[in-house]
Amino acid sequence: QSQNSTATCPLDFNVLRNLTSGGSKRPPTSDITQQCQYILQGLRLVQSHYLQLSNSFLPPLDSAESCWSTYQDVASNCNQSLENNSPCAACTTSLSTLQARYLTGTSIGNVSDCQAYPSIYAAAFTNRYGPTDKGTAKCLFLLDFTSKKSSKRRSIVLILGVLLGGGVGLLVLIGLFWIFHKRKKRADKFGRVLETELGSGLESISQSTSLVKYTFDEIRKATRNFSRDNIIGRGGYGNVYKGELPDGSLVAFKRFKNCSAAGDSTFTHEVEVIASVRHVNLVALRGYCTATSPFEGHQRIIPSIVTDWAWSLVRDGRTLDVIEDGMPELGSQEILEKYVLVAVLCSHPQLYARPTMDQVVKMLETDLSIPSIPERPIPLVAEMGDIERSLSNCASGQLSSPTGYQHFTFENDRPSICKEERSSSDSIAIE
Ligand SMILES: Nc1ncnc2c1ncn2[C@@H]1O[C@H](COP(=O)(O)OP(=O)(O)OP(=O)(O)O)[C@@H](O)[C@H]1O
Repeated sequence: QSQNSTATCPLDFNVLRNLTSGGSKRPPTSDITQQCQYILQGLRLVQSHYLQLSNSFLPPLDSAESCWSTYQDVASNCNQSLENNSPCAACTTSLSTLQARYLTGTSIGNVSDCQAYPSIYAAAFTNRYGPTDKGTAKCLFLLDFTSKKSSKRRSIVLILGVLLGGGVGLLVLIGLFWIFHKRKKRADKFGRVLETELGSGLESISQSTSLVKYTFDEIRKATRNFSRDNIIGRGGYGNVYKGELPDGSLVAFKRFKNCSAAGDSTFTHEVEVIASVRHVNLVALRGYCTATSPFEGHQRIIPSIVTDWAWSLVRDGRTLDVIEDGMPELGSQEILEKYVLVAVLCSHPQLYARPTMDQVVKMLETDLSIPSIPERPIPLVAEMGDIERSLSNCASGQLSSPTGYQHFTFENDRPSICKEERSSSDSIAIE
């Protein structure tokens, strides 16, 4: 250039400008060696471009022939996108081999030395994308015009991924929290609303009686979570559990099975009637409980004082003491005793062992002897032997239950237990 200072420079430096216009990583200005290398490689790239256009650069004359033939070999390695590491490595390895084999002379120290020729040539002619391709520039001239952008893209992708993942995670968390909150609210509301509804129906009773409104949890605690061991009786509508309240009083909790909120008005009426009747010989209601448990469904429970005074009097041979003083004369002492005994039999803890109304009428209207009163506590789970004994007695029209019923003899009349299918299990829970 010093010789022809007025001549136009044949090299097109715009190719470098174009490559750097996107904002590329540049070497730090303090590192002179790296900067020189950067400039040198940049010149080589421009030179390569010139060679591509003009078909001329100044190869050493004595090496031109061998260079040419060997360049043919590297064509396959360098004629592809060199952006990725693997094809770039294949290409540069071929060039190094070539250099080591043929370009062994000492460097003359300028930018167009033989050392650079393989890269310049490979970029200009061997590589189909040419020296202006970012991948080629990076691989053959170590000029990384892509790094900043791609690393920027990588960071953007990373940030987007983190944001997206975090967003999805947050959404899932919010969704789970929402579902949990809704379920809890529903469960709370469910129990509360039904208690409130029924509570309003019973307000009139509460004013005239001293009925206590128990919570389901209080009763659950008193009956040890409705333990089997606490069952003291079974009726058509459900079990009766004995339980102890915090004040130490013993209470019988009648728990209705299979009830729904729909029947609550009838129930309210029943409670109202029973609660309003007060008599020394009548079991007094302590209160009531209605609630809907999310797991156990709708609940209706009536607590009353545990009582077995009639049974105790009969067992002690004081049957007539059960009858209140001043009751109108109903008949002879024998007849009165019969009434009491039948009444006590009707309050047998087991539903199956209570006489039917037919049997009650026969006992009251004929000379049939009344079965003996059973001992307490009465097992609620009948053993197979007991059932078999009962079934064999059924043949003769006698009822023999594990509870001590004897001589229950009626013509053409078999107690309901006789009609039940015999179970294959060793013990049968009678519901
Ligand atoms: N307050 C109580 N004290 C002692 N035992 C009781 C009490 N309440 C019920 N029992 C016992 O539980 C048994 C069943 O009582 P329940 O009131 O369920 O009988 P039921 O009136 O025949 O039943 P249902 O009304 O469901 O047809 C009674 O026969 C009795 O042995």
